[in-house]
Amino acid sequence: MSQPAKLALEDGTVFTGVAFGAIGEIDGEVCFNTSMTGYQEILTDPSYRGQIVTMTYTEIGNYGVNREDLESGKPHLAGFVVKEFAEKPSNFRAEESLDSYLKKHNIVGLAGIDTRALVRRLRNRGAMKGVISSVDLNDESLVQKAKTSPGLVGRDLVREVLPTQPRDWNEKLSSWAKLPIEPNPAFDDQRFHVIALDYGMKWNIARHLTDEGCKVTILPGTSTAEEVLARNPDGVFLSNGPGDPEPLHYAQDCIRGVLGKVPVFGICLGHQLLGLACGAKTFKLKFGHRGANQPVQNLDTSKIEITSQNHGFAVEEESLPTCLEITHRNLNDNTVAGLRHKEVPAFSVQYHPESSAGPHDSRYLFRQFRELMAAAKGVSAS
Ligand SMILES: NC(=O)CC[C@H](N)C(=O)O
Repeated sequence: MSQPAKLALEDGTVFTGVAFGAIGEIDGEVCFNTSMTGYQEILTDPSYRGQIVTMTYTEIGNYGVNREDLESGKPHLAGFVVKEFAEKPSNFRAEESLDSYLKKHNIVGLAGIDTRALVRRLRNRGAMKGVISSVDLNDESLVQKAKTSPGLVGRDLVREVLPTQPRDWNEKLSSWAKLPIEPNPAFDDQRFHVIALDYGMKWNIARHLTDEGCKVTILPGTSTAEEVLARNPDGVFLSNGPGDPEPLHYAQDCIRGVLGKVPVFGICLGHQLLGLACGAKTFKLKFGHRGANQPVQNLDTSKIEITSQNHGFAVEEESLPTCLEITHRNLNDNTVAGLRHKEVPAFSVQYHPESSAGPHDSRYLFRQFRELMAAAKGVSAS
């Protein structure tokens, strides 16, 4: 028997559908993702902490859930909204249904609403705060809850997802997937020791770094520059992560402390933090970039990359200090999609070269990091 559930937005709009996943109530920032597949990677990407994610693709859950496609130990988003969810998965990799996975992890879902109408509203008015509930079905009360919910801006959500202990990472792309994957001539030499500052890192990033011949040590994103440098790294990686980058002063201080001492590479939140650490500002995009089909231009080569993205904030071009230059642009709205430091070895991208899910066009950036570390160390990269 399907149970009714509702989504209320802070502008007073209410959508009525059916509950799936856990029964309950949750608030968050309502956003949308245009990927046609990859819902497991989206659910378990810690960057979605505090968000209610709507999938624009119409049928979700059809290939079920498996252990390989997880990007962290559990789902982190607040709630999940779909048009139609497949109750019975049909795929040889499926280990359980999406519904049972969400129930197990207490993630509230809503299905059967007009997701096109919701997405149009978010595109026109911008990302909004909202509440999904299958326990309170009173429109007025839900809209009130949406209005008074905390939202994302100014909050430190990284502390809710980061690891508390350092750990070593050894898994490569090739040792992870049972399916044949695109050949990537991996290095086995562990020539470079990378400290990955984890603000809510997706696992596929660590696999890519390992494939590039890096010995990867993951440290909590709250680590200080002294703690990082005491481990004698050849490079420091800044991970993706949830929420507003601006209040994360501890991370910006740490980055300032390692810049110029070792090469630095940042992805998504890591890119925003590198910008902030160098004196740039960040701002909230109207409705964000989330999907596996975002075009980016590499300004060095003029080549277009189709990229995987998930961000609601961006580095403000007008605020860039002279020490930073733009290397990539998002072609949908011309926002900054990549940065390079002009004086010290450091670069970053606003998108996800590890894809997962998504196209592999930007994988070369991991090799670029290896080359930067080789040059700084005075050894060969090949
Ligand atoms: N994927 C990420 O690292 C997201 C970065 C940041 N939380 C944003 O929304 O812009």
